[in-house]
Amino acid sequence: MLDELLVAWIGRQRWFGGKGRPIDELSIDADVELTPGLRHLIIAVWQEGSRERYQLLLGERTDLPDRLKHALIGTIDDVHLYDAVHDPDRTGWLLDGMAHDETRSGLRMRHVPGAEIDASPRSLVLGAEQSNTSLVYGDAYICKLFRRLIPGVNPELEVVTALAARNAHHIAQPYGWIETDLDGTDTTLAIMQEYLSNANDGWDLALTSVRDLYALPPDVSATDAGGDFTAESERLGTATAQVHRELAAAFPTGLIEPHEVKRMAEGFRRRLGRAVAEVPELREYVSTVEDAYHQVELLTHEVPVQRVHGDYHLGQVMRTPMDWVVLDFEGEPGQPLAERKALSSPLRDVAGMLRSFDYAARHLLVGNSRADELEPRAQEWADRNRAAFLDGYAEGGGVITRADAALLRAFELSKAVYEVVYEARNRPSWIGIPLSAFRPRTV
Ligand SMILES: Nc1ncnc2c1ncn2[C@@H]1O[C@H](COP(=O)(O)OP(=O)(O)O)[C@@H](O)[C@H]1O
Ligand SMILES: O=P(O)(O)O[C@H]1O[C@H](CO)[C@@H](O[C@H]2O[C@H](CO)[C@@H](O)[C@H](O)[C@H]2O)[C@H](O)[C@H]1O
Repeated sequence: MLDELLVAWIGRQRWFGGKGRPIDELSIDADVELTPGLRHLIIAVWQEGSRERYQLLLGERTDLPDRLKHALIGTIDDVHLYDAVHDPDRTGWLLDGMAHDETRSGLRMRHVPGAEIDASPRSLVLGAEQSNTSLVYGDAYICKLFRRLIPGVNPELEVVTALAARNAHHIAQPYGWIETDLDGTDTTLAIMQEYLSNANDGWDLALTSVRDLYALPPDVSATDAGGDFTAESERLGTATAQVHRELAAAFPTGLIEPHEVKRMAEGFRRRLGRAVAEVPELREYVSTVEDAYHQVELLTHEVPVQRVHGDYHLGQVMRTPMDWVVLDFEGEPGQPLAERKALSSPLRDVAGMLRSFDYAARHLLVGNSRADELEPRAQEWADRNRAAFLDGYAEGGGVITRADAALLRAFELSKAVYEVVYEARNRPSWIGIPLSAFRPRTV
């Protein structure tokens, strides 16, 4: 009965990855009572022969207040069953559970050693739930519940706890997590971190600066623009280098030999091949991209590798009154866990952020009737901020040698290829932004 209700409900959830395809079967793999009126479910959903698992906090009430009606899943024997992430009367229990290291039938709630959790703040679901659901408790904590479950320790938890143990700056302090065994593997279900209540998203800040620049009369130079962002980009570069240094100290590092660098280029080529098959607009740029990959194959030096962020962009960094903080060390969504945790060159993150400056510069040109006129301004903003970020990265001790230029360019193009596919799938009107990366540029 509950499984039938869930089939009808889950397909409408933003975080459900199998939208548009029929559900062949849904089973409840685990059902644990956390406290009266609150259950934790692990659901397996079968579609076209493949299985995905999701977690759900299931609330039970005989009277459902109006404020929870939108979260109703269905009613069985006069008991209303609903998505309890929306119910602060129930979610407080998660704080309590983590504070006291509670275990319920294999579901383990844990706090970071030394962290004190105040269980009193009430929760709110943060903005649009996308692939995960984040609960903000007061202005103290943010608890991210992973909806689709992948067996293994989440890289974000692994990285932030290791960096916090080293007193690293530029991270949101971890407080606790929830885990269980999935297929015999320790699997992270949720992470709770410090909520940066006074911070702004790097993407929003960058866009404000771009907007200011676009509003200037054409004869005023970008340097004189009120909302110039270069000092922030430089500071972000420095913070990025420091985070890379901490990651290198906290996790294993290595050197990859030239023949392994060639294998990396093969990986770039495979991604390109898959992308071209999916997005025909990429076809005309294939030779430019392949030329760049070929330059990597010619490299004769070893390349240092370490743990990296893996999906680094302006939406993953927040500016607090003090400095930049880096969020979401999870790697590229959708990639296998092993790949997301694999050692890589820190140039990959540098390239990701350089791409993001391009995105910020060009995003306001999408559908803009003045796009042609503003294009040089966009290029100018991107060039200046990219250069400032690289300066800051070097000031922070990040090393990019002349010999790294080919690898940095290849990482940038490979990210742009990934972005073309991402935009084709999610925001087709934005596809011109990453496609512009295949044109010649100055920095
Ligand atoms: N520690 C935090 N403090 C304040 N806001 C946060 C924090 N962590 C995430 N956010 C907000 O939530 C948004 C999404 O967070 P993120 O971890 O990137 O989730 P997702 O993996 O779902 O993209 C961020 O862009 C930011 O606005
Ligand atoms: O933040 P996520 O881990 O969900 O990352 C995915 O979505 C991002 C978009 O939200 C996407 O980033 C791309 O768009 C950003 C602007 O919205 C831009 O700043 C990035 O540079 C660009 O890559 C990211 O690639 C994707 O993995």
